[in-house]
Amino acid sequence: MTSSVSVDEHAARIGRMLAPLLMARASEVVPLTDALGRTTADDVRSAVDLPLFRNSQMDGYAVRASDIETVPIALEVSGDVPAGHTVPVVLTPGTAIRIMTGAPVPAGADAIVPVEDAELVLGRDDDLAGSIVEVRRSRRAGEYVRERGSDLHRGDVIVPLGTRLAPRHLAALAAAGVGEVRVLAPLRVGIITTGSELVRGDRPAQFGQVFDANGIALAALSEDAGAVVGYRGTSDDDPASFEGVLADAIAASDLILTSGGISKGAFEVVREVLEPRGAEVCTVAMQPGGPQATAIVDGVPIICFPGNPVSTQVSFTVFLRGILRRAAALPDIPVRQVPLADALTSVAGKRQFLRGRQLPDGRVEQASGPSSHLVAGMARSDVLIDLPADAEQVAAGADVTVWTL
Ligand SMILES: Nc1nc2c(c(=O)[nH]1)N[C@H]1C(S)=C(S)[C@@H](COP(=O)(O)OP(=O)(O)OC[C@H]3O[C@@H](n4cnc5c(N)ncnc54)[C@H](O)[C@@H]3O)O[C@H]1N2
Ligand code: MOO
Repeated sequence: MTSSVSVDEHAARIGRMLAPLLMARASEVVPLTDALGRTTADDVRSAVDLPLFRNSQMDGYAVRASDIETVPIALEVSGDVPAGHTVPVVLTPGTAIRIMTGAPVPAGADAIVPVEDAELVLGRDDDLAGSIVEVRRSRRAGEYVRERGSDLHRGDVIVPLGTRLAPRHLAALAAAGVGEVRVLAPLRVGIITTGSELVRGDRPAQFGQVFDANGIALAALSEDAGAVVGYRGTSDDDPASFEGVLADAIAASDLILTSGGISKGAFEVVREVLEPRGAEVCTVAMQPGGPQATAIVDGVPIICFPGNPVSTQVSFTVFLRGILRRAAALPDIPVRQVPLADALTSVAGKRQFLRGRQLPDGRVEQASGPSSHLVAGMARSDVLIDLPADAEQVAAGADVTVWTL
């Protein structure tokens, strides 16, 4: 018996079904070079202070601020600290030490005079022995000195648990000497398209056949939402064919999506195979996307979308995109209220997800007809216009809810 449910009820059912999967995620350790876009499975703490040592912010001269309170003043250059100098240096009071950006500040020095405020009045840049620098501007203690630990202390969290690693996170981890991180295993989505009319492989379509649009759509939608495609296959309308493809998908997936074969016709293979295994088949009060089902087989959740290509894409967007994005720590794509450019009519009784296009002035217009086979029309759209079930007429200028595609 097929039940009728609202969009929110079906969304909640899918949320409940996937909750255990999202709670018990496996993790793995990967080198930083493979960590871009992965989600941290732990707080990553620092084993060091950052900066690692007190260092200069400028190319110039390390001095004691108290020695340059009156300027100009001539100071003997008593040493040189290039970046990468690994031997600690001590400043003799009343002298200056030439220093480069990032080099360790000598003990006893507390300020850096940038080269722009200093001139070698005796000696040469390439041979500092016996040279004298004239300092022309005073600096306070601490100026241009980058203190050890001023960015991060040992033990601090560099990147918290649940962070999707972006280039800036990798930079901070690398700076702290972290070479590998524990990340969540990505969700592996198995995708099964069904239908004897689907062209298999790279062949021309005979009369009555169609090219498979949903396989690539569901794969791309899943990857876009931060998951990986663990399996992709196609079954014809023979239950034995679907059983075989399903077994392969179960072995390679954390979650399976199917398209087609769930409405009321004679050859509804998904329904035929999954209903005896406890699938919940329902009609969601929405258009497109009415026929839907969920099942769990051998512990693997299966979400069944209707086969019409627009229905498949709309169903994924409405029911699964947010869940997968959250699982991958990607930001939510919130729905927005946008004014309608032209008046619309809608079918009362079902929530409508019309294909829309945003105009440069911020309004939205319908981009294609409402039928769920208009796959190219969907490609011309960039939003779904979400009209409530009771709407029959929506006036131009009225605010409507839109989902960004
Ligand atoms: N008597 C009824 N007929 C239909 C109903 C109904 O309530 N009563 N619902 C209609 C609605 S709404 C939809 S949506 C479809 C859903 O049916 P299925 O999920 O069983 O999908 P199929 O019948 O397998 O295919 C529908 C349509 O989509 C094309 N298709 C399927 N897979 C792909 C693919 N991978 N790539 C491209 N196109 C695909 C298929 O050829 C059909 O044209 O049922 C309505 N009928
Ligand atoms: O639900 Mo069907 O997706 O309206 O065409």
